[in-house]
Amino acid sequence: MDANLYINGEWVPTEKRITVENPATLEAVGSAPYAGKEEALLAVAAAEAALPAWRSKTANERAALILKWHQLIIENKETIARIMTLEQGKPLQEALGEVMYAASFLTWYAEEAKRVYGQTVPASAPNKRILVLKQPVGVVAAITPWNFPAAMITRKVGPAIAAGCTVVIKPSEYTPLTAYKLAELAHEAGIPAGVLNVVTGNEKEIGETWMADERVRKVSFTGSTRVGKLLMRQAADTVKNISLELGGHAPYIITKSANLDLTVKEFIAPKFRNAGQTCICPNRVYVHESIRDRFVQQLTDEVRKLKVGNGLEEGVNIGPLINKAAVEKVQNHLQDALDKGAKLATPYEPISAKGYFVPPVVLTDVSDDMLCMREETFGPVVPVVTYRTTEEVIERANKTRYGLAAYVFSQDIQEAFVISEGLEYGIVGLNDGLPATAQAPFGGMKESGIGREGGHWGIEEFLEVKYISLNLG
Ligand SMILES: NC(=O)c1ccc[n+]([C@@H]2O[C@H](COP(=O)([O-])OP(=O)(O)OC[C@H]3O[C@@H](n4cnc5c(N)ncnc54)[C@H](O)[C@@H]3O)[C@@H](O)[C@H]2O)c1
Ligand SMILES: O=C[C@H](O)CS(=O)(=O)O
Repeated sequence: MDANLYINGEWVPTEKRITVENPATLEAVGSAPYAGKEEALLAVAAAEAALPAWRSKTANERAALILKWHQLIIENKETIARIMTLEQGKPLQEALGEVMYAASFLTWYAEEAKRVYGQTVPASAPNKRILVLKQPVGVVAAITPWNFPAAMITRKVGPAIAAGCTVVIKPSEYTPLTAYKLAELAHEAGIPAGVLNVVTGNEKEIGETWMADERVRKVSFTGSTRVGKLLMRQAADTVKNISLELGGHAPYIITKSANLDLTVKEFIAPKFRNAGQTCICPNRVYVHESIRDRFVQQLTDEVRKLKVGNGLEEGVNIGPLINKAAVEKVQNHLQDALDKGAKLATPYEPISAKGYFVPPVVLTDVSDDMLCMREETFGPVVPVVTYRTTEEVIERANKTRYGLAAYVFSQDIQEAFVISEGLEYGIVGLNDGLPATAQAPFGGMKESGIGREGGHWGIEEFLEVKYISLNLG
């Protein structure tokens, strides 16, 4: 598949191209445009020109077009999933799951568009009225990562266009083809020219162009904490409204009252989906010392069953990592842990295939000073440590600059609540390994981000509050 830029409802070719590589085979699967400042400005101009007509449509009119886009995504789900597996690596069934998850943000926000309510507030003077309106923030820049190439786009674009904003999107250069396929379907759905524009290429140049542009009133970013901080600094010069969904380092806390079968079952999906490259992946496990041996036994039994390979093959649970740097980072975390005394509870059997594969690994005898206990690994490595008291585990889980997701497994309601309340995280999965869903608030505390996506919170991020003070004379 070869894509072109999508600007103002047209497909715009560029001379320079990006070769898109399959991380499972290292073969080219297609190409995408490599654009820079000039095209980034054209996209903003298109979004600005489309804004007055789009925000003037009724919520019902916008909703109808978003629902049409949703319908076309569902009709094309197998095609999109295949493109995703080819360029990103995740197993095909998982890719299909992501397409459905991505689509769910469109139905949710098509409905939510109709519930952008203002308020009236009782005034202090008899001749005055206080009216509060919600209005679209304007042109939005959406910058998204490679790990969820479809859902991270619709989770932003769904609420943005439902609110009446227009968008310029820069997906990751590792996974541009999924993004351009979504744009093609938005076009087919009749979303007007300029409402949604997609540009790929020189990430730094495109980013700087949009961040410096006064016409862009909002930036919604999902990606690393490093780039999030950079964008936040750049946003300051034009005082842009900013939402950041950044890195995580999720603790998975297993108390002595936990149902171990449920705990292990719920652990496998979030830890190993996308080969461990999910922002809310459990990154470190704290198990109560009294049940540690039983937990490790049950966990390793399950991990041994996981099959690593090309995501297009039947029965594969874990695909490749996205690139060589990702493999090196995971191996570095692993080596650091082994050098500091960690032990392999499952054998480390390197995969002979050509792609960026890393086998799943469980580590015991882990200590809090190891890299994997301090930073996001973004790979299929499971470090397991023990704890004794509730206060201790809360303190250790919170001792990080991150605060995206945390998990608590407990059947003791009091203990479960004390831990959940004490955790400095935006999302707590309480006996639940998969908390993300379109209607719930998703986002982090501390250096994991600012703002929330999902639910009614997600659309608020694209709305301005306007207060009208009416004097009746
Ligand atoms: N909190 C969340 O909801 C969430 C969701 C998914 C991923 N993530 C995080 O994303 C990270 C992995 O994604 P990644 O490697 O693609 O992150 P990244 O920060 O490298 O890239 C994210 C996006 O930013 C762009 N980018 C990079 N440098 C830029 C610059 N100087 N100016 C403008 N744009 C720039 C990239 O091209 C990409 O489109 C992980 O840390 C993960 O935890 C967070
Ligand atoms: O990588 C992070 C995501 O936000 C994925 S999900 O929303 O948890 O599925």
